[in-house]
Amino acid sequence: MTRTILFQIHWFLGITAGLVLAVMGVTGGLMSFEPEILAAINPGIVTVAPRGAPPLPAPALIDRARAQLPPGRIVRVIVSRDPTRATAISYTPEGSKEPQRRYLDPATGRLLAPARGSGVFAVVEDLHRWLALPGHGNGWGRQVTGFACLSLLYFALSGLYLRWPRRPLDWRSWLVIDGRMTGRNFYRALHAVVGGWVLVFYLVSAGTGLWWSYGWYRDGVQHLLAIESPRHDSPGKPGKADRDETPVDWARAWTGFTTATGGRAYDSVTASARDGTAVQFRAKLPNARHDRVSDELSIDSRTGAVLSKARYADRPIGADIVTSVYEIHRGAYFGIIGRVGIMLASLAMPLFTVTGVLLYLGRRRRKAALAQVMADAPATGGAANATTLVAYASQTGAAERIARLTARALPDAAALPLAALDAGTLARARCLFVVASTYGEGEPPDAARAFARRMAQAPDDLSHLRYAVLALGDSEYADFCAFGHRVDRWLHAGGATRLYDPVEMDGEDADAQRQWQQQLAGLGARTDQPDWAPAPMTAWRLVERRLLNPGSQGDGAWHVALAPTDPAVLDWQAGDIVEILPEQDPARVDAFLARVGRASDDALRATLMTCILPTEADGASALDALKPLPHREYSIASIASAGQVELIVRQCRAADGFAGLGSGWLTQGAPLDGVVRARIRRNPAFHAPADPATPLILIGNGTGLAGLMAHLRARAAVGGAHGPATLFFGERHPAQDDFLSVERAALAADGVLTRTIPAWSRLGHGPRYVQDAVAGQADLVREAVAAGAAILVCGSVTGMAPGVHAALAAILGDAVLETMLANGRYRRDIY
Ligand SMILES: Cc1cc2nc3c(=O)[nH]c(=O)nc-3n(C[C@H](O)[C@H](O)[C@H](O)COP(=O)(O)O)c2cc1C
Repeated sequence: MTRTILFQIHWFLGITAGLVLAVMGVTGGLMSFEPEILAAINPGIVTVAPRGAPPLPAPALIDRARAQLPPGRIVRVIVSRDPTRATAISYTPEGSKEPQRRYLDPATGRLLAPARGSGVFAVVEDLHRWLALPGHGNGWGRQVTGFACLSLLYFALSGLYLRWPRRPLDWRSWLVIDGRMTGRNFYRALHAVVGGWVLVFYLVSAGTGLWWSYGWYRDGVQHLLAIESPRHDSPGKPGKADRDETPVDWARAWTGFTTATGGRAYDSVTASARDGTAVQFRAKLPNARHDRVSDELSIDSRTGAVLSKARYADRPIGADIVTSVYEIHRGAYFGIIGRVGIMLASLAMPLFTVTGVLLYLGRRRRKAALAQVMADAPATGGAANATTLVAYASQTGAAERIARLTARALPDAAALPLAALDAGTLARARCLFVVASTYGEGEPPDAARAFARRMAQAPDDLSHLRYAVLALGDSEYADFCAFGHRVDRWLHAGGATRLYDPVEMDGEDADAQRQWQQQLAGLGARTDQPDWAPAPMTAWRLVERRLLNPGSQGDGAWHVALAPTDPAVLDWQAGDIVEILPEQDPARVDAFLARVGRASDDALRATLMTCILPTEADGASALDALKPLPHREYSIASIASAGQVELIVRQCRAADGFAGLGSGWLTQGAPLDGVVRARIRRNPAFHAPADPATPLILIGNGTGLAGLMAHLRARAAVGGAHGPATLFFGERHPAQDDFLSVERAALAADGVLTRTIPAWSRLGHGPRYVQDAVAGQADLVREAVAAGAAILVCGSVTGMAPGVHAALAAILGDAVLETMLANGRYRRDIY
């Protein structure tokens, strides 16, 4: 909660004060080295060639200045011991209120040409202090910059809190930007890491910047530092008193100063006419770190008497801080490193404004996508009575969006935040889907932190619960999808049954989104929804279609081959998936048209072939907002070098009695040699270990043989030495359903397939299902795993996958299986 509030204020202030701070930062950065810049661009004016002759005494220089300047009043004089520094004279011409600065040759008193750039710096300073708005220091510009200063303090402190790393002693997390990061992650890393670098500088400049904005702040600081006399010290420019018209006797004042300081040599002396006839002298000590390492005297110019005298050596630390606020503000108090640091930090200010805005826009986009889903969605039922729950842990809305789409796809499901998933709700639920993103360094989103703390305890008995997790994350972070995996392990530890291995979604990975959608379809979710993430499909040609199990007691299983029209797409690995965009069965479309009384509407018929057919509940207007058909996906049985995608497709029946959308299209609807729209989806979760020496245990039933065949074919194609491979395969009857037996025999003869252990459910003897075959080979499985085998499972999610999992857990132990799952040695492609 605290984090959420701090964050909301952080971004709200960011979009309001960010621009002002960017202006203040750049102008402040330019001002940091103003004297050096002016000197560099004004040779012969701000700096002069040394002449060998000693400089004229200050009163003589002032007299010469008066003689050469137009009528006006001299308000400040700066003389330097350095013979190459010109004497600076600030004077207010008659009829004007703005002092101007001119320079004199210190050896001759000759008035030099006006310095270039000082006008620009005057504007820069006005921008920095009050955004150059009307009213100068007394207008509302000052209020705006004061507010921006306060905001900067807030940004620095709240930013530190929000980005506090899990391993605070790890200096890399503070200082290093991971160069591999891209897009939003890169902006975020810049924002957070550079923010860490400049944090101290911002605290210093904002903390001192407030000095000129708020009287209460000055009083408070002085009170804290036990300074009695308030001094409203304005940086650099002559104050209001400087404009007092009383004549000043500079010669007498300077004599008083020289007498009072015993003729001591100073680096430079700044004399300002203040408070009527008093002249304030600031004499910078030799080799001083900054301008305020100085003795300060006030001299009555009428008598030369000392009105006040403060030696630097006697100045207490509190008074030193108050006197040096400006020097602290610009970093000079800390020497050249402080000055350079403040300058760079100030110039970096726009970076935070820009990256902050980019991150804000990204979040808005996600929130808008969520709002769209909320607007489209018929409200799902309340969580109180639903037995299927979809819990989300989301920071910027991506996980929540998918959770709501998930709840909408499933019958009688309700979406709820993970935080609402208390023990009672978990006890009532029968099926749980968790969509969880990861934040910080492998941490939960803010709203799920309390739940994450509860996860420190083992859950109550969850053996009644079936679940699946979609973990959102970003692979540019070291702890990729860590929180989703943590939830998965916690539910599993409570005895809940995993329906699918956690799906990892990298950023906005459309593939993972569709994989999740497809898995839900396998669990009875609505399949008439358009894809949650659109996929660009390319044209493939249907080049082969052959029934693999004529005479089978089950539905027909077909060998289907698709060749791409663009060979560039021939690029996949064993374990990958093909997504195809089906078209409607014309008979189904005709039945629909007849039902809605539009049987002769050929244009509508053509359109409907690629669209979801509205139901009666959708109403007549649904025909005006038709949605495209969703894709269907299949495990690829072939390898890319074969030049075609080969599939094993079971022709199934939809609830309306027509052939299933995808299987019907591939096995009967699409014309042979006709075009099928399709695309490859990488499925790293079912890739084999990279080392071909790894022994493989391949387990599958029915069309699941396709995904397993790809791995065997990949090994055969590579040739050379490879580890043994054992295949457990379950089907109905060997007489009709022993798919691809000829090819498997060839693979066995080549030594690629070491052993096949079948399970025939209608044979009447031997193991009935593939899980029974696995259970019957406990020693083989145990020894293979001990020898480093990886287990790959492909086939139906209901029955086969949980049965095989239970058999493996019984043989290997749950902990071993969990470890294999985590390190990629137990992988499944189940549907
Ligand atoms: C500050 C921040 C830290 C993140 N840290 C991680 C991380 O450690 N691991 C990870 O996999 N993803 C990380 N991510 C990526 C998010 O999990 C990802 O963007 C996700 O899609 C956000 O989903 P949401 O909108 O539901 O919160 C991080 C994102 C942000 C903004």
